[in-house]
Amino acid sequence: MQIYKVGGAVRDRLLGRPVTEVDWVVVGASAEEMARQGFRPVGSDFPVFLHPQTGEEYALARTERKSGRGYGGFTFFTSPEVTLEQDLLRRDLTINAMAEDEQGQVIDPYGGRHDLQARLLRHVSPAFAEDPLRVLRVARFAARYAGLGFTVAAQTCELMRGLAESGELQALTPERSWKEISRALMEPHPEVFVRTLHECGALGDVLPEVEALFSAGTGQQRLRVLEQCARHDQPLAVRWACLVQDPGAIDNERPESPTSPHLARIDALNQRCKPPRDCQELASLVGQYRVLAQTPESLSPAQLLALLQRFDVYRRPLRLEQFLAACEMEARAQGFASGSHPQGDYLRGAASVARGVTVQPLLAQGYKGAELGEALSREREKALAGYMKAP
Ligand SMILES: Nc1ccn([C@@H]2O[C@H](COP(=O)(O)OP(=O)(O)OP(=O)(O)O)[C@@H](O)[C@H]2O)c(=O)n1
Ligand SMILES: [Mg+2]
Repeated sequence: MQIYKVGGAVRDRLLGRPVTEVDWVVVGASAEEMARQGFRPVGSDFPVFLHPQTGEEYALARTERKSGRGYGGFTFFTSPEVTLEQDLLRRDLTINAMAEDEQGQVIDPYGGRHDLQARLLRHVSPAFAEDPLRVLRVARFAARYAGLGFTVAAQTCELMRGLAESGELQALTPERSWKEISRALMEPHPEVFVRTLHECGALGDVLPEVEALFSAGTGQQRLRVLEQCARHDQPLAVRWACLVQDPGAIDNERPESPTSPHLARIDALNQRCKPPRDCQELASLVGQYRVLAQTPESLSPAQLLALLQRFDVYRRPLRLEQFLAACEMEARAQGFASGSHPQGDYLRGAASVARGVTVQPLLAQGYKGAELGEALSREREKALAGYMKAP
């Protein structure tokens, strides 16, 4: 059997980027032989094994044939006769379809090195269409390497458009899509992920509520917000919360109304993509309170307290910080370049005043149960009233 390094490790070494994870392909071996050598199979019908010591993935050289719609519709054909070239041919991009042998010799039958030089994300063959997730992968690689000057080849974009038009993308599960979306949002150019999907006609399948913004004329604004998020190293929850907003749709009269179409959109995106809870919550909070948080001085002490309670600033201080970060990214994308965010500082100050009110003196006065809660709220409100009056 021969073993080659493949995929990202070869690509990133040639790009001079750090290699974090190595994938291997094994030619000329059977599953039985792998087991005899101590490799552990990852699943019964998936020709991938884990190395007994390193835990790295070793896949038998294979060709894939699609047997149906969606991710379940795969059959793998592996045999000791499948060649390295056949295996590389069914991979997604030419820059991912290179192998390296034990001597460090690069095997590059489909022009991967040329495309690395030309900064092109180009599909290897029509077999690209066998896995619709690759549409998202290409956009993610575009987001990762945009800073190096990479773009999607025109024919690849057409192939992605065709896949979208065929309806294949709708068969992707939320779990697989979210994995790509979340990784793409954390790349150096998350806006390129969204723009690439939009330009290739696939955004309507992946994030239809975001695609709709492009028809409404506010799509570019979303791209600018994502750009700011990356520039300021924001965490995933902030990036997701910013992606799903639509300031154009906010009902300025009743921004916090839970029935607003703006919040319905955000809910729809949360349900479609099923991100982790903190992402979902932050997206909703930003949708609900961003407008209110622009003028916190106009709130009464009771309203200010209600806002802080809603954020649970006592137990979840990070959530208010992430909310304020999202508001700041939004402001920056609109051209307000202020490094300090006065409303943010005001709310932070209010949160620390509310947190400063402790329960011990009330316990000492004999308050218990519901009465204790009410007394605590009164004290906090009083403290906030003092804070608001302070010069
Ligand atoms: N849907 C997919 C997933 C993976 N691959 C192939 O399998 C390799 C390894 O996949 P993966 O580790 O997911 O991607 P990498 O290219 O290694 O990139 P990353 O740096 O994100 O790990 C890819 O390079 C590509 O050749 C593919 O063709 N189609
Ligand atoms: Mg990899």
